[in-house]
Amino acid sequence: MDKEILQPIVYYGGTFDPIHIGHLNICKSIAYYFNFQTINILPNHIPPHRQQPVANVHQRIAMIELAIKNEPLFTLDTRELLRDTYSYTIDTLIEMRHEFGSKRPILFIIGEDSLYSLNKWHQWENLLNYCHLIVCKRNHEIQPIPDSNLNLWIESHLEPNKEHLLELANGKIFLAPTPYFDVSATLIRNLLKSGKSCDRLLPSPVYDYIKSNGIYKHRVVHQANK
Ligand SMILES: Nc1ncnc2c1ncn2[C@@H]1O[C@H](COP(=O)(O)OP(=O)(O)OP(=O)(O)O)[C@@H](O)[C@H]1O
Ligand SMILES: O=C(O)c1ccc[n+]([C@@H]2O[C@H](COP(=O)([O-])O)[C@@H](O)[C@H]2O)c1
Repeated sequence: MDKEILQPIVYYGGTFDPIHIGHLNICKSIAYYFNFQTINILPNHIPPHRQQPVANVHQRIAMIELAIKNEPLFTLDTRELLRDTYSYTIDTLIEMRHEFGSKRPILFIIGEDSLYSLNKWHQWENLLNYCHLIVCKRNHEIQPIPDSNLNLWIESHLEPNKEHLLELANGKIFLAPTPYFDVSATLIRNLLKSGKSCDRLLPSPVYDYIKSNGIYKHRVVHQANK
């Protein structure tokens, strides 16, 4: 008898300070590659691992809403905003497992830079008990960190076949053949701070919102601590 394949649920977590074209393009290329109809954007509330965002949480959400307004691929999931503690992904995944049961594949999209610093995440070795990680290419310079423990762990969980991946509910890492989108929120914040244009890096309603609310203009912008 054929195995029952359940529709995967796909999440894309981030700080989104602000959401940018790179975020949207990564999701679109993953959706195209896997033929996904929906990707849930999952903004964190209190990032556990980096400088706190410059935009407040309401502004970050408003920018996501503007970015995805006319994009049927995307849905916004605000569940992390309901917790007033650090937004540990493991807590969110445990909650999702309760909601979706143990059999449905849960896919969590991250960039390569996140993968290579995964060992700094809370309970990182347990993450794959709840989801698969779909890893997108980041910029060309990002190299695996020579942390043998993390590298061994990554290698031992790699699944190169997307069909096999979707037969399992969790437990694997898939390196997605996405193009490079050389943009970051740090770059955007720094350009805005120095009064330079970000026309091609942001969806235009997001850019208009940033300008009309004066976000990223006055504060010193720090490089994310990753
Ligand atoms: N251009 C990009 N290409 C591939 N992955 C990306 C890109 N931008 C962000 N990501 C990934 O998306 C997730 C959410 O990213 P985040 O909201 O922190 O954006 P960012 O551009 O990395 O921001 P910052 O510069 O503030 O760190 C992370 O896993 C990150 O690796
Ligand atoms: O759980 C953690 O300890 C943890 C540490 C670093 C990052 N994350 C999550 O990873 C996603 C990408 O994070 P970031 O900082 O690149 O925006 C986002 O959903 C974060 O909440 C989670």
